[in-house]
Amino acid sequence: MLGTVPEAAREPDAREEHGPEPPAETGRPAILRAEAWRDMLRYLRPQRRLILVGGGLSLLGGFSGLIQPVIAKSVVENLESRTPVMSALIALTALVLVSAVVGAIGTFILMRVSESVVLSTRREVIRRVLWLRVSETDKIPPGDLMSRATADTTLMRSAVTTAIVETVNGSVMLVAILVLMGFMDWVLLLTTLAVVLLGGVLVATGLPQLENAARRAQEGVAELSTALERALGTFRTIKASGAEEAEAEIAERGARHAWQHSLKVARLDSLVGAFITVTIQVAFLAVLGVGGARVASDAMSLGSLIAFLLYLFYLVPPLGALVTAMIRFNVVAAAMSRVGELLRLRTEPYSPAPVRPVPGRDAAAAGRDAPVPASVTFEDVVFRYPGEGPVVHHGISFEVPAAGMTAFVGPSGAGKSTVFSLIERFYEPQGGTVRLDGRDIRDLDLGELRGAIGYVEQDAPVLAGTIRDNLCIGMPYVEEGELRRVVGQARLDGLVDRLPHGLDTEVGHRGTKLSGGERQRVAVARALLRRPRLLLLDEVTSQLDARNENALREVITGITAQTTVVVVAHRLSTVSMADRIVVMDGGRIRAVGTHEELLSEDALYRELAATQMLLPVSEPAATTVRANDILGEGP
Ligand SMILES: Nc1ncnc2c1ncn2[C@@H]1O[C@H](COP(=O)(O)OP(=O)(O)OP(=O)(O)O)[C@@H](O)[C@H]1O
Repeated sequence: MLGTVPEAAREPDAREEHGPEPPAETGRPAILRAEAWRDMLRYLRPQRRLILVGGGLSLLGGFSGLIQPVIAKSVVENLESRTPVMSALIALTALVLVSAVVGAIGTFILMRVSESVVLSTRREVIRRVLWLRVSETDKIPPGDLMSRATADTTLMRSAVTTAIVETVNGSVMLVAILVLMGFMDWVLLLTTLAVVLLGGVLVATGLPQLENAARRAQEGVAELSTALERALGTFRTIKASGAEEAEAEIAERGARHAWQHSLKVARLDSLVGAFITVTIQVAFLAVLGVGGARVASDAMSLGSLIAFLLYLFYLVPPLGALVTAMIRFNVVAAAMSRVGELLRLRTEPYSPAPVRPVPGRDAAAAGRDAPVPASVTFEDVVFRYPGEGPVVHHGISFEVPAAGMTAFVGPSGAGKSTVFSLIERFYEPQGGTVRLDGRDIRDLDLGELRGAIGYVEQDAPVLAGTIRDNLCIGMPYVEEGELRRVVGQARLDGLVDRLPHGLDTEVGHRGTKLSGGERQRVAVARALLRRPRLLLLDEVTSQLDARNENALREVITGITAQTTVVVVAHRLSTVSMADRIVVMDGGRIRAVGTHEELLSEDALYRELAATQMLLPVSEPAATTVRANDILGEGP
């Protein structure tokens, strides 16, 4: 039986209530925005120890490099005073080696941390995506979701190495070098600072544009993957319609947008690189002029000027690193905001749990528990899909008693399939109550609710993988005998015997290697394997031939003692055998009764039965009223 959800678990948390937020358009570079740092630190916090170790080592490598000009200075001075320089040269060589090795270890640790950040973000994204509410999947197309989960998280890789560590290391090194330069000669330091600060201000003005371009480039990638996902999802239709060129155009548009904006990033990136070089060259000339004059006036030694100039060129890596870090930070911030939008999409109101046997489902499937049929009640249910669409259910009420078979019929768009979506809680009604066994389904644990239900969608989706994979989705423990039983029940045994690898035969992307009818039977077998208490079948016989439809009808009739079966169907042969038929029209319940009662009492049902909507297979409309004939032997 179904358990009750604790109150806390029913309420979606505040974060879930918010849809995607628009990107921050403050005009300030991300590196100056508190929320960008907060986001960044949230991803980095779990790795803080390794970041400290790796960052510390690369800083150490950098510092040991800083001593090199001091030793170089003493080498020059020793040469001037004709003192031996061998020991200073050995010290210099050792220092170069140590700083290279320590720096390399630090870099490796940081890269490892970067990969871990990407992995943990992807895991979070995967968990979020698979637990999304069905309604949320309408907001971001699947291709875009995939692009955020892959391309954007890949960009976040540079969050650690370039964006954080290089900002910190670059700043520390910069300060250290400036201090050392100050010790050498403060006049030259002021000259250098004046030039470098001017350059820094100019670079900072271009950063917001860069972030914007980076975000647009990622959106272009998302556009491309959405277009490809759309084309590959309907591949045969695209081919049959000769629409390859048109679809290629749409996908290329995304690729071109990504290219355009990536070029903008590259342009800004290379401008900044050239700008740093020019800044240092200008600083070099200024220092050479001012320094030369100071050496000539004996205000400083030639060795100090050479060492100062060396330090000036030592400024290039930390300055470059700082600017690259600022650029990366902005690119990463753009990626993080896209991933953040995905992570803010609302998930279903129960905590994501790892794959686990569902009580009452896997146990039942293993044959230990016979299912107890469930009843369903709709009380004044009002529903409209999110967005601008019309009301789909106008306060509908009906009862599906436990056991037996109930069929829903009605014109296309009447709201029949939506009844199933509400029972499964894919969507929440805006008014009224849906009950299972008399209990409001909002009070039930979602996992257990769905565990009690077997659901076959209208287009009977089959996933890439083997037939066995398809049957056992979400059921880690299935006995072979149980599997064989449902394969026989769904009339799949003939197919499985014919296939080269039986149940382990690959069915291709979305089951393209199977016929439409075979896909329907796989979907039915999958639902039966769960030994559901309630079986929802949406148009499962539409693609079956008369023989297989007849067999499936027998199976359905056979299980109605232990499972409540609810079908949506247009074929008379499927619905007329139902214990009760609910006629829907325009989002309202029009009539409820048996086939015979409805034939005599409801005009719409009579009309449906007489037209192609409820045609018995291979029989003319005029004979459709002879339901018992059809039920008995099949067409
Ligand atoms: N995800 C959705 N978002 C917005 N509107 C939807 C969505 N799914 C269905 N609708 C609309 O809701 C209405 C009822 O759809 P539903 O699928 O329940 O009808 P149906 O009676 O099962 O039709 P059919 O017999 O053709 O399958 C239709 O007008 C449809 O356009």
